[in-house]
Amino acid sequence: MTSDSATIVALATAPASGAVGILRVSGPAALEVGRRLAPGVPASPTPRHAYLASFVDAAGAVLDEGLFLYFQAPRSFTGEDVVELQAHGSPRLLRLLLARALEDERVRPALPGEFTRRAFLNGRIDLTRAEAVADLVAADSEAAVRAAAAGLSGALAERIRALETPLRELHADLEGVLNFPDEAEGADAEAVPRVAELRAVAEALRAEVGRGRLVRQGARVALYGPVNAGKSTLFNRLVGEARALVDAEPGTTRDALEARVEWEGLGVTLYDTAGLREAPGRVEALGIARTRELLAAVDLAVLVLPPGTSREEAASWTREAGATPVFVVTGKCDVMPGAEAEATAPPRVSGLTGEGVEALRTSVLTRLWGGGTPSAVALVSERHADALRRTAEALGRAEDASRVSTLEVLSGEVGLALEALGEVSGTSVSDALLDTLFQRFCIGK
Ligand SMILES: Nc1nc2c(c(=O)[nH]1)N(C=O)[C@@H](CNc1ccc(C(=O)N[C@@H](CCC(=O)O)C(=O)O)cc1)CN2
Repeated sequence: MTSDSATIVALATAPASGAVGILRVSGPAALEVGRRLAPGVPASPTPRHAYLASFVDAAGAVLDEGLFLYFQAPRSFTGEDVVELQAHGSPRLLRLLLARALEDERVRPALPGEFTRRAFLNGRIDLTRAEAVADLVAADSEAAVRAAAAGLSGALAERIRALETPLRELHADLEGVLNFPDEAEGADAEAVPRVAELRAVAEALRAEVGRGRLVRQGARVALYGPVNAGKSTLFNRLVGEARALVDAEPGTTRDALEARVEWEGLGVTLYDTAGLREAPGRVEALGIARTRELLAAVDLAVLVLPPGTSREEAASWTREAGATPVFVVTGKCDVMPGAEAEATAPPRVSGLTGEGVEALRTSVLTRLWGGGTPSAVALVSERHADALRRTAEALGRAEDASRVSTLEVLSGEVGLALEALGEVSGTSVSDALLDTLFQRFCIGK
């Protein structure tokens, strides 16, 4: 779907009772439609002025008294004429207002994300900022809010531009040399350092993808280990509330319990798993399979061992996590005070007394984030990661070509890199990609 001349309308607020509900209209007919609902507003309202107005039905009966806002094209969110009716937050009232707006044949309901899509298509915001709008609405941790806000203010756009502009210049230079080979003196040699430098910039951006995913989706951390090592007490302590069923009998935790916490602003989903071994019953056997699956999927596995576990046993438990990184702690250190105090032994924690729990939290964060407080990262989505991978790969091939191959090949690869990067900024996107992207927006965004 490309931009059309229809005027679109949708509720900008959630379809639930609230203090205020907003009906938003965008397109050429916005002002006329808005004034039919609020006839008291002057024919040429002052842009961005909040008029207190009566909203009326077709017979002129008053439905509500609210605020009327007019943004004149192109100085609006969408770049089109926009009118907002800010009414009292009654879902039924808002549906009446929506239905009235739709009586005009130039008006149709907005598709999911269509306001933001129009903002993009009208050049008000680039694609990274449009995506940041959806990220902000979906953000469920402080770090995710901050990362989306950074994207919204153009942080990623700026970094992409810093790569895209010199890449475009290089491409233009190479094409110029190809078209006028007489002036090609030394062009190959000159291209080598430029390609290498741009490749390094692309790789550096790519390196942030992992952190971006952590911020956006939150980290997943599982506690595992032998039965009765104090996992559930530790889980409860970490979660800060009595969630897991804690019992003196081994094997109480039959399946993974999960809880969402926020550490230093980073969203973390914690899992408390069933013991992997020594489980006699069938329920436990099922739990074991699920535990293995879970361990393969998480970002970090915390292996909780009882005091006195041998080195060999610890190593064999570590192997259970497969490729997932493991952080080993000695649980229930309250049971055997002073035991295993040697420097090589895993850090001691006790869910019961809280000893070592803060240190564990810090270590886990360091393992996940690699030091420093989780902060706003520019790069967030898998889509960005994939486009940047293709950018870096094309530049890698360009770098090889700049040494051994022809200028045509080199320029072709630089062109491919540029195209892949354009999928992030939005300078080269298909309608199909836009459809996919804006489908994850809600209606009215
Ligand atoms: N009531 C209300 N609140 C809202 C929005 C909205 O549309 N309505 N927003 C919507 O999602 C966000 C605010 N975003 C906005 C972004 C740009 C413009 C705007 O008018 N931009 C023009 C003018 C810029 C200027 O003059 O400084 C432009 O970009 O040209 C408005 C809102 C969040 N809060």
